Amino acid sequence: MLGIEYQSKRGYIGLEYFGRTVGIKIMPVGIHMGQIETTLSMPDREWRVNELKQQFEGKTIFLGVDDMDIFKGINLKLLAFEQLLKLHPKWQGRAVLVQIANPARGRGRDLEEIQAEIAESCRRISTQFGNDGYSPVLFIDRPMSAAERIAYYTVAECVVVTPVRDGMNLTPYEYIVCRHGLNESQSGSELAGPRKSMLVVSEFIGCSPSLSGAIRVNPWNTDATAEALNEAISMSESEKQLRHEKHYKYVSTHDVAYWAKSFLLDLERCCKDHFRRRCWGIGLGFGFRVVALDPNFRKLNVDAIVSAYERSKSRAIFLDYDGTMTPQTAIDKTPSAEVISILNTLCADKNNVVFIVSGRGRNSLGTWFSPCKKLGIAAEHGYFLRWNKDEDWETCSQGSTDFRWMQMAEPVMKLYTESTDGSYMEAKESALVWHHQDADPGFGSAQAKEMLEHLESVLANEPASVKPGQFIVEVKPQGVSKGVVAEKILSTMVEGKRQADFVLCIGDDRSDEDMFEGIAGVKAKDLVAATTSVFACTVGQKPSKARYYLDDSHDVINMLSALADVTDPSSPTPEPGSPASEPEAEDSPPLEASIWVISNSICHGARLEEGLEFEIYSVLFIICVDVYIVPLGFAWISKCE
Ligand SMILES: O=P(O)(O)OC[C@H]1O[C@H](O[C@H]2O[C@H](CO)[C@@H](O)[C@H](O)[C@H]2O)[C@H](O)[C@@H](O)[C@@H]1O
Repeated sequence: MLGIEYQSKRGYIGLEYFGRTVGIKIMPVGIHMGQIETTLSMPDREWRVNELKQQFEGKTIFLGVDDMDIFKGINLKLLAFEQLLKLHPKWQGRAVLVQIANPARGRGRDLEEIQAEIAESCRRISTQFGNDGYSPVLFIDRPMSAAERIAYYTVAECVVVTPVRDGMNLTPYEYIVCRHGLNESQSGSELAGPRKSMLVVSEFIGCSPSLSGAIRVNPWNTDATAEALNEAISMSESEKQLRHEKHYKYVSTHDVAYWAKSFLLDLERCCKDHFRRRCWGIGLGFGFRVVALDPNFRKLNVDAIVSAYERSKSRAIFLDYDGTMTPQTAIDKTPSAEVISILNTLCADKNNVVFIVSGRGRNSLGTWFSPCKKLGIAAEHGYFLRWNKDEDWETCSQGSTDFRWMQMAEPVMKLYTESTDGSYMEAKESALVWHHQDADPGFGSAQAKEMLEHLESVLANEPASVKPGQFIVEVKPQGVSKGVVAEKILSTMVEGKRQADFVLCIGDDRSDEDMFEGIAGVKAKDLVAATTSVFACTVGQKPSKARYYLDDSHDVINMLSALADVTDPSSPTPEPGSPASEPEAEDSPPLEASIWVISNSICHGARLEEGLEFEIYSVLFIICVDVYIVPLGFAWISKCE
């Protein structure tokens, strides 16, 4: 659905959008049964019905009730009726088309043209087929009361609705209810015997799919519509009755009250989790979004993580690369000297197992991190794994080894590459990636969404999974994910009798969410001790499975640098039994805000809570600075710890 991740819930589609669930469901809102029944019981309706019965005695009435506009296909209906009289002359002198046109709500040349066409068609049909006792077309373009309209519905054998574009269009529903009348006692008057109704409807109107007994037409095909008109009135009485009963059962039970109740129930179900989330306004101008975050989601406190780090004796550190260790916007993707130095310091501590866990290929990661001899690398989302530079690469045992899907995915990606300027394909050893960072932003992401769906359907039965990422769509073997590889590393640590009591995991994008999800379950799987400090941290404030966030890759490097500062490669292993963690980690309550800062480059957020009240403190002078920097934008205040 629009390339956004969705789940099929009970009867509706749930889209996850910036932390909120948006429910999507088709609700063909019906008619107000009570209102129609009230009009049905009006005395002037009954009086008008009798009058119409006399007026059209011996005639078969087709009825059209439409607004006078260019989309309602009134002239197409007239052309189809004209064709009916030509193709089936038996209806000449017997069939009448009554067309009620509600006065036009707009004006303009298009409307004038269509009105002229309608007038010309009415004149031509009347001249061709009419005589003293027979007017084949009755065109009514005066305002009409509900009671009179309902009287026309009551006497019509068939209602014809032929718009070329429309919304729901409730005319067929109204007609069905009116033909049914109020109750059995009434049927003796104008609708003697079993109730019947016939419908010829355009396939382009919203109510069409709900009327399985209607004859559906493409209104542009006037010959087919003429045949449908003939079929409708020539059908056996029992068939007309069956179709009517089926329609009436649906229309009378799915009225406006039914859909209102159904909507409220869905709304409640959809918003169930929203109440426990906090909403933040994040971003500027067109980039502004309301983001719903878990109340426990908070900024990673450097002092707290340093303290937990110092107290632990066996640490696992998982670091994503792009967007985490290096800014997403960096042109030169090579790790900086600072990053290499921090990693080397962390790796030098024999209590640490440090891994770069990235979607990138093993060759580039191996080359970039060649100065870090003790660094572990999980490349291509963990398809390849190397514990340090002296070890060989291992291949993920859970990943499928069947790569025939590549031959299926490649032509699809090529197709999109050809039609999307600035995009390109990357062939990795185990995966294929389509990049659109340098394409037109709108077109690129629209193409990515379309391609994702295309690939999903092409590869539905293949052992491959299609995932979106930062300006990429990636196809990789099933069973390979950063979560799987993180668990594998922790379980190898357990086997080596060095079960981790400190886990830090940082990443910024969709593939890193697998890692956060994976490490959320490691305590339950006994891969780490029950008291382990687990720090899952995402980069940027956004809905995430991580409990913590840091604003950007600079913050990440600063935090890792703080860990490196307290790392002493020669320090002895902490005494067994010393507390491994501070209560601050995963289970502790959120830290309270201490200061408010303005920043253009990091995150702009104003808290929206309790009836969307903005909690903005007196920092007006800072807002002025911000407005000065971004004169056309809104100034938002971000809440930091
Ligand atoms: O897991 P990560 O370390 O975050 O890496 C994921 C992908 O990184 C690379 O793509 C990224 O860099 C590209 C420029 O070099 C950029 O165009 C793209 O938008 C980024 O996502 C790599 O090329 C992919 O194969 C990785 O999956």
